Amino acid sequence: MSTVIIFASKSGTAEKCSKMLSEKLPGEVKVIDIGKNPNPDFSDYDNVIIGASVRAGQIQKAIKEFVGKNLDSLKSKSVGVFLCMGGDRSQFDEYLKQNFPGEFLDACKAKGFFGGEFNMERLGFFSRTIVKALSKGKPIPKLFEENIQAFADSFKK
Ligand SMILES: Cc1cc2nc3c(=O)[nH]c(=O)nc-3n(C[C@H](O)[C@H](O)[C@H](O)COP(=O)(O)O)c2cc1C
Repeated sequence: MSTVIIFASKSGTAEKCSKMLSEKLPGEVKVIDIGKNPNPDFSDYDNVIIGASVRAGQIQKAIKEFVGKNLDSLKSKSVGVFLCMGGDRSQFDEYLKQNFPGEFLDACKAKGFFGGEFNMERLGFFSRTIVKALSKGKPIPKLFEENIQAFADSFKK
C-alpha cells in the first residue's frame, strides 16, 4: 500500500499533522506541501490524503483548486481529508461542506478532525491581533492525536 499526503499549512500545524499521520500509516508514505509543489503527481499512489487548515472559515485556495481540477482522478483512488482548525467538532462538517465539492466528500473513506494550535511565533502582527481578540475566554485549541490515529487506522482496512 502506498499513500501520498498533500497538505497546505499557514503556520505549521497541518504540516506537523501530516508528518504525524505519515508515521502512523503502513507502507510507502510521501508527504507533499502544495505550497512548494502546486501540481503534485499522485498517479502512482493507492491512497491520496488531502490536508488543509482553516482561516476565517476558508481553507487554502491551492487545495481547493487542486481538488476541483483533479476530482475524477481523485475519485478513482482511496481518498481522505483532514482539517486543522481552532473551532470545535460542531464546525467541522460545515467547513468541509463550504470548502470541498460534495462529490469529493462522498468519496472520502475518512474525514479527520485533527484540532489546531495557535503558533503565535509564526503568525504576523495582524493575525496575532485577531487571534488574541477572538480567542479571549475560549479554550486554547489543541491537537487530537487520537483522531489522527483513528484516521490512519481507517486506511489500514
Ligand atoms: C487569522 C486566523 C484565523 C483563523 N480562523 C479560524 C476559523 O475561522 N475557524 C477555525 O476553526 N479556526 C481558525 N483559526 C485557527 C487555525 O485553523 C489553527 O490555528 C490551525 O492550527 C492553523 O493551522 P496551520 O498552521 O496549518 O495553518 C484561525 C487562525 C488564524 C491565525
